[in-house]
Amino acid sequence: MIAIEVKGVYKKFRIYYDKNKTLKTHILFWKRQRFEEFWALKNVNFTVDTGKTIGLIGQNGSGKSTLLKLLTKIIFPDQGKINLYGKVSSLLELGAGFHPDFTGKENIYMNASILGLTKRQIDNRLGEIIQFSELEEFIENPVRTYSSGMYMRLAFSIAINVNPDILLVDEVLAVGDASFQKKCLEKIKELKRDGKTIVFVSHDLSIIEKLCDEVIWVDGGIIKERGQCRRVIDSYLVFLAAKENQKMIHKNEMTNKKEALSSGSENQTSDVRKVTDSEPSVVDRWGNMKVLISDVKFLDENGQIKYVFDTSEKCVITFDYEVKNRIQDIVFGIGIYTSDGICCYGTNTYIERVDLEKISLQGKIFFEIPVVSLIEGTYLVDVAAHASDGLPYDYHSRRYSFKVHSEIKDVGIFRPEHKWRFL
Ligand SMILES: Nc1ncnc2c1ncn2[C@@H]1O[C@H](COP(=O)(O)OP(=O)(O)OP(=O)(O)O)[C@@H](O)[C@H]1O
Repeated sequence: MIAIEVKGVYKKFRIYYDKNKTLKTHILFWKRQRFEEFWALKNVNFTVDTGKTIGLIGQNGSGKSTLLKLLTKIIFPDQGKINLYGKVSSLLELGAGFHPDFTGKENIYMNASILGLTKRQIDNRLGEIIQFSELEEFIENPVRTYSSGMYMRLAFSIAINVNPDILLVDEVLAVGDASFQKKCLEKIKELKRDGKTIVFVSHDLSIIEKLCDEVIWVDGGIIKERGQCRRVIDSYLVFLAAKENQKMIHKNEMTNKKEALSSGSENQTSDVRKVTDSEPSVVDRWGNMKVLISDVKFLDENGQIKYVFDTSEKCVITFDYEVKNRIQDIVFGIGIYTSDGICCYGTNTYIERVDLEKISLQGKIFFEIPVVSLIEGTYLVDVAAHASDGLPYDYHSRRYSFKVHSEIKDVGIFRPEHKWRFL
């Protein structure tokens, strides 16, 4: 049996310009109010079977809340139809209908009657609603005296205790303290076990996976994918990683471009960044430029540029070098740091006794890490050329970054290869 039917739904919003017009211009040119129409949802079609829990995922602004508001009938589609079969309760805009001067108890009666309960039904459930909200002591106080968490708890308690057939939940678990969140989640699971139909919006993909039978991924107002949780969440994560990768490619390209420009000007202005014993280092790049480093990139196992890696993937840091003045004493080094500056790893060709005697005056260096083995996070990288006594030729300090994603949310800095064994 179908509980929710969404057929060819389109929703547009108007984005107004000139909102800060003066009263005079507003009166004179009121007809010329400028706005742009924007389709928040475009031809959305899906059904949800009775008793199923569906998760809605997608990036900020993709249209999830709009879809949920349409289902709740807070707003209406510009085209298309939405049919809901059963009593609906929604956990979005929690407490929107509360009157600040009414007590918690009065608001329970008011809110629950809006949600379709008779006075007698509310009488019967009052104790349960108050108990669930944990607001026994405060229930006779006006809700304007409540903290936002208390307000939310009362609203959640009412919405969840009206015995809906269809429950619409929008990121509500993000508010409230951890123990209340857990309790809400348990209650939602209980409703699920009771055969209620639930649509659940959240950015917390692990909750979505635990709670939902299926996932709908919304992107740019359309349904990008629907299906089994793991599969859709995986495609969504791959999509996010690719997007992030693009952003990082752009960012790193900009750094490299700046680099090329400044190295160029360096030559013309004869060692403006030259570091002498008495001169302090310059921001994030310093050295006497007798060896130049440029075009620092991160590559995947296929040699493709990549800046977002899975912790189990191969990562290659590569850069070009150019030796000026035929210097012999050259050391190349790499340092990897967490975003808050903790050194995860640092090495160089001198301490590793890498023979550089036969390297050409110009070339490319590849620093290959077969398995990233770092925990999830953003990492900053130092790349340097210096003499064996440490005299810097070209030191690039934390100029480059890459990200690591990991399914496992372990803590620390790096993940040593390991196994759990039980006897
Ligand atoms: N009342 C409105 N007027 C104008 N634009 C709106 C309105 N409501 C939503 N939008 C726009 O519609 C798009 C979809 O918004 P929506 O709130 O549905 O996204 P979302 O997927 O729920 O995002 P988030 O994860 O950030 O909550 C956004 O670009 C948003 O700015």
